[in-house]
Amino acid sequence: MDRIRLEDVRKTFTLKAGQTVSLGGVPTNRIPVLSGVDLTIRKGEFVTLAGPSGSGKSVLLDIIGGLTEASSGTAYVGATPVTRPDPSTAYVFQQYALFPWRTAQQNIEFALEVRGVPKAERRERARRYLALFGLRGFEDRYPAQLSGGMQQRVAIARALSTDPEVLLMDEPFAALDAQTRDILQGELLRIWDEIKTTIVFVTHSIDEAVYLADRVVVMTARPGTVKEIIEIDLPRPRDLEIRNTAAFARLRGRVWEVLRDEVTKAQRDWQIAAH
Ligand SMILES: Nc1ncnc2c1ncn2[C@@H]1O[C@H](COP(=O)(O)OP(=O)(O)OP(=O)(O)O)[C@@H](O)[C@H]1O
Repeated sequence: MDRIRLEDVRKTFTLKAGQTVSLGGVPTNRIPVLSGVDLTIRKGEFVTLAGPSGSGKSVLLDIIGGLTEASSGTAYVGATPVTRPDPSTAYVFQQYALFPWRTAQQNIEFALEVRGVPKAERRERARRYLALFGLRGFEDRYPAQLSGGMQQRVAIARALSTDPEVLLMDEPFAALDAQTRDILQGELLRIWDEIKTTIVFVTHSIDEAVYLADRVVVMTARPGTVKEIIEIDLPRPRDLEIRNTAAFARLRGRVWEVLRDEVTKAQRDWQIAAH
């Protein structure tokens, strides 16, 4: 069954009057960011989006999440065209986006409260999801009293505690050190294996894209569209050792081969824009 369907999704931003950027050496106030994205994501699938900087990956997530409106084309979650944020879609951003004045437990409970979950269930669910991410005993800590990795665990636990049909993750591990990032990737896979929610995950890391995904969607340079979709046929459950296998190296090489030209194009785009 399909969970997300994008049909010819396009997005052009128009800058405020008087503001211009240089595109291809020509000044303009219109920035085409997405040009005709077609993509279908199955229920329970883990898809990673890779693409050069500025290829519209975050904008595409925002369109799926109802935070940004497409200029044309349609994004569907289930059978419904997305027109606004929906409580059944959860987001995790690079920055942990926790309320600093609430404890870990209260951060999760608040997300459940706005969804109308009764108080006793809120408490139980928040504890359960914190425990799932190894945070038993940290329920009463405030974000400032937690490490970056722990804060991001709370943010993911919060998102998953709402039992979302779709989880959108925008470079959620990019701000973490390499070891914490490895650990969190493993934890996310372990939990996703249990709950099998549909995940769309944006990353700049090819290793991360391959390690996590059922399919890696490679975007072209701006204006972004789907350049190629690479099936990741590595067995699950996966552990970090899989990155040392020949099969992993082959897939990593394949993604880079598709991505390389687009990264070069994107760099040229900036160089022109800078002049
Ligand atoms: N509100 C906006 N107004 C104008 N331009 C915007 C707006 N939001 C995004 N853009 C432009 O859209 C383009 C795509 O941005 P987006 O953040 O989706 O790229 P990305 O692929 O996620 O890049 P990165 O990998 O660097 O995060 C960029 O050129 C950005 O400057």
